[in-house]
Order: sequence, then structure tokens, then C-alpha cells
Amino acid sequence: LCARWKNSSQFPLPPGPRKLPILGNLFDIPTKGYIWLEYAKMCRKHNSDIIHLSALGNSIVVLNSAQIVSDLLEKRSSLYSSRPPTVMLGELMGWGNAFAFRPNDNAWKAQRKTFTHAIPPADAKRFHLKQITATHDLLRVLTHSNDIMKDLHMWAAGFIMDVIYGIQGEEAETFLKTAVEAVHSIAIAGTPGKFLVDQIPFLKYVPEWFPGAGFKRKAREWNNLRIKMTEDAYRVTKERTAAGTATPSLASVALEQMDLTKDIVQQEELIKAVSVTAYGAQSIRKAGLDTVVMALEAFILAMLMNPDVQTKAQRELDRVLAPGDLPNFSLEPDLPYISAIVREVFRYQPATPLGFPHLVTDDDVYSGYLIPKDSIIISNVWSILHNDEDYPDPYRFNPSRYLDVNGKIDHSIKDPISPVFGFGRRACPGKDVAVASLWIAVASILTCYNIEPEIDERGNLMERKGEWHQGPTLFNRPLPFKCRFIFRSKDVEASLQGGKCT
Ligand code: HEM
Repeated sequence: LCARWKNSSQFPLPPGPRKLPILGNLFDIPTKGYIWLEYAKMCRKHNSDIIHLSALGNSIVVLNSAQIVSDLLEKRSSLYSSRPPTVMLGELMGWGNAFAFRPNDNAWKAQRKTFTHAIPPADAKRFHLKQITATHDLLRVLTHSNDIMKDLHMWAAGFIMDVIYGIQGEEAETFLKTAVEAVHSIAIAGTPGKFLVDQIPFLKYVPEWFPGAGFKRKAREWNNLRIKMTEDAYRVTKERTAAGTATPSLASVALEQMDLTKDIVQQEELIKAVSVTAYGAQSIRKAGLDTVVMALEAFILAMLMNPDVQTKAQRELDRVLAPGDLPNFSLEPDLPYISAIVREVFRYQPATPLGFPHLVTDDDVYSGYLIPKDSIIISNVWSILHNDEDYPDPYRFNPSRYLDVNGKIDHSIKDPISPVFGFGRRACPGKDVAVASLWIAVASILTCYNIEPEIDERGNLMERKGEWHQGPTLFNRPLPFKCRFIFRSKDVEASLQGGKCT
């Protein structure tokens, strides 16, 4: 059934909405509401978990089930692991060399290898100390926060700056300004349909002075930001690594691992590209849309909306921790309900509900359908995580679904974390860092605080509303909300304020 065929043109395309001449399905592509739900609806309408659309000559295939995603993106990963080209972002703004955007070529392989050597998935512990320090900073930020979303974003940007370049605290702020602006520019340029040049590539040859060519000026400015972001922080880490004063980071570890018998300039260019991609890739495509932050926001909102879950988690923490103590990673086996909350946060409102587009590099045949070469492949992660066979009552936030009768993690329930981080050779290489960061943040916040609704001017508790952004975005993020973080005990407040935790 799943065989590939040499002569593929005899096979029909997967089902999908009727196509108009030239425009194809341009007007069927969802741009309103929750677009992952719209794609799921389209699949139901055509009674198929694989559908085909086209728009202005681009072929798009939507995959709506775990089985099909696994059959294609995992089992045929060599064919399905490229990326669609982006003219504005990749060519004009210069991000085309960053490995998250690169096609499946040797430069992508070399950069990804450098990343996984510096942050090996099997050695996630290397960053535990940084994660604990960052979490304690986060706890202090939350105590005084008037704007949680902004503060969380700045905190996460600072934490990633530390993981990638080893630059911390006030010093990081100088670099963060450029980084935040550069990420903002990626966000705008990466929004599908934002720049016409992505649909009509020859527009890239129009000179900057030409009426309507404002995008070229923007691209030049944004390219300068990219260069500044790439060079400045790297230079500092390089100097410190040479002097032996660098704190371990992706860039410092990669610099130490350089092969001095080979081309140094080439290796340095590689490290720069990997570092800047790693910084940008986890906070990509729209200002403030930072994947770790989105997961944290989803967690905070889930606690606000489900006080019973919060109480149950705090009971578990109080059983395991001495008064005034804060959690550390060694307690993970004793805190299964906290791990279950982390799983449910990723499942219930995944930050990347449509994954990140892949590109298929050759004609393929699946279930009797032709998947044409150069099709953009969209995986509906939302559908995978909301099917009621794997997750009964999927629209309920219920961490207990992952626990067995003894209250331990039940490994027969599918772990929802994996699909959220992508598939096959492109799967997110920062997954272990990201999951560990969320775990320690969840455990620490719930040890320290009760998350409660904000109080209005009249002193009444504000209504708890769980609302999420809609529209043509690939990312899933709550609408701004307010809440209060109330210390749960004097002991823990004293530990935090007295600087007992570093
Ligand atoms: C909750 C946090 C995160 C989520 C949900 C997330 C999700 C994703 C997804 C869905 C992809 C695309 C996978 C695919 O194409 O199939 C991706 C790629 C990537 N992520 Fe993450 N990510 C997170 C955190 C991070 C962190 C902390 C880092 C860096 C330390 C990172 C670095 C990258 C890189 C470099 C890529 C590009 C990989 C490639 O194209 O080969 N991510 N991420």
C-alpha cells in the first residue's frame, strides 16, 4: 500500500477542494479562525486524512493523522526533509544560510551536526544549572510582573542568550535589543503571504528606488540587523573562550571542539550560523512569539482555568519538598503529576499546531495518491493531539490521563511531546532543552505561587477567560491575559527574596 512507484504520473492527487484555473485553491486556503481546525474540517469534508491544495502553482499537501505523518515524514524522511524556499526571508534578508530554513543539503547537515555536538540530546544535563538559575530569575520576575507576557518574553530571550552564547544578566541586554528586533523582522517576513515577492520571485530583481519596492529597502535594513545579531554576541563568546573565561554555551562548546588542522574561517562561519539559527529558530516568525514562552503562557493559563489541577500538583510538591525548598531535576521521578502537566500543556494547546512546513524533494506515491515533487507538506499536529482514540475527551485539560493506577506515568499512553517538536530529520534539536526548561519552570512556579485571577478596580476577581489568537498564523498563543502570583508560604518567599536560591 505504501510503496513508491517509478512512474508516478498515473496516480491521482489526494482529494481536496476543486481547483480554479491558475489560482488553484488560493481562496480555499484558510486565513481566518484557527487554521489548524479549518484544515481538519477540510479533511473531514473530503473524508481523507491526506488532502491536496494548490495556490499560484505551489502544491500543498496536508497530513491529518499520526499514522500518515509517521509513514511519510518519519519513515520516508530522506524524501520529506527539505524546506520550502523563501525569497524575502531566505534570499533578500540573508537568513537562507540559517539551517532551520535551509534545504536538505550538505550545509544544513553540517550545521545540524555542529548543533547536536554542542547540545547533545543525550546530555541535556549540561544545561540544568543554567535552567535552574534562569527559573529562579523567572520566579523573581513573576512576583512583581505587571505584564506577564512581556516579562516572560524578555526572560526567555535572556535565557536563550545564555544557552547559546553564555552571556547573562545586564550584559545580555545590549545584545537582546538587536536580537529582539531581528526576531521581529523574521516574524514579519515569515508570515505566509506577507510579501508578494514570495509568490512572484522575479520581483526580487526590481531596484530599491522603484515605486512599490519598499520591501527591498526593508530587506536591506533587516539584513543589517541579521548581520549585527550574528557577529556581536559571537565575538564576545569567542574572546572569552580564547581567554578561558567563557561560561559553557552552544557557541563556546563548538569553538572548543574546532579542528585546528582544518579551515578555521569556514568552521567559524559554521558556528556563527548555527548559533544565530538556534537563537532565532526558537523564537521565530512573529514578535514575542517565542515557543518556550508560548508553552509557559499556555501552562499559566491552564492553571488559571483549572484550579483543581493546580491544587493537586501542589499537594504532590508539598509531599516531596521540605518547606522553603525549591525543586531540582533529581526529583523528577518523584513528581509524576508535574511531568503529566507538562505533557498535557504541550498536547492541549500545542505552540506549533501545524508543525513547520517540510518540502518533498521527489515525486512519491502514498495510498495510491501522487505526492508531487516540491509539494509543501503541512502536518496537522493539532489533529494528532486531539483525536479521541489516543486522548479520550481531548478538549479537557486532564493531566491524569497520563498516570496509571499507582499515580506513575503510564507509558502505554502516547507521549504527546514528540509531535509538537516536529518530525524525521528536521525534528527540533532543542527539544530536550525546551522540555527540561518547561518542567523545572512548572514545578518551581507551582511550589512558589498560587496562580489566581487578577482583581478589578472594584476589588472583584476578574473572569477567567481562556482565549487564543486566531488568523493566518502558524503559531498558537493565548490572547493577553492577567493573573496574580501569590506566594504560597513565608518560607519560600524568604528563600527567593533572601537570595538563598541562586
Ligand atoms: C517549546 C519549545 C519549542 C518548540 C515547540 C519547538 C518546535 C519546533 C518545531 C515544530 C520545529 C520544526 C520541526 C520540523 O520541521 O519538523 C523546530 C525546529 C527547530 N528548533 Fe525548535 N522548538 C522549541 C524550542 C527550541 C529551542 C529551545 C531551540 C534551541 C536551543 C530550538 C531550535 C530549533 C532549531 C535549530 C530548529 C530547526 C531544525 C532544522 O530545520 O533542522 N527549538 N522546533
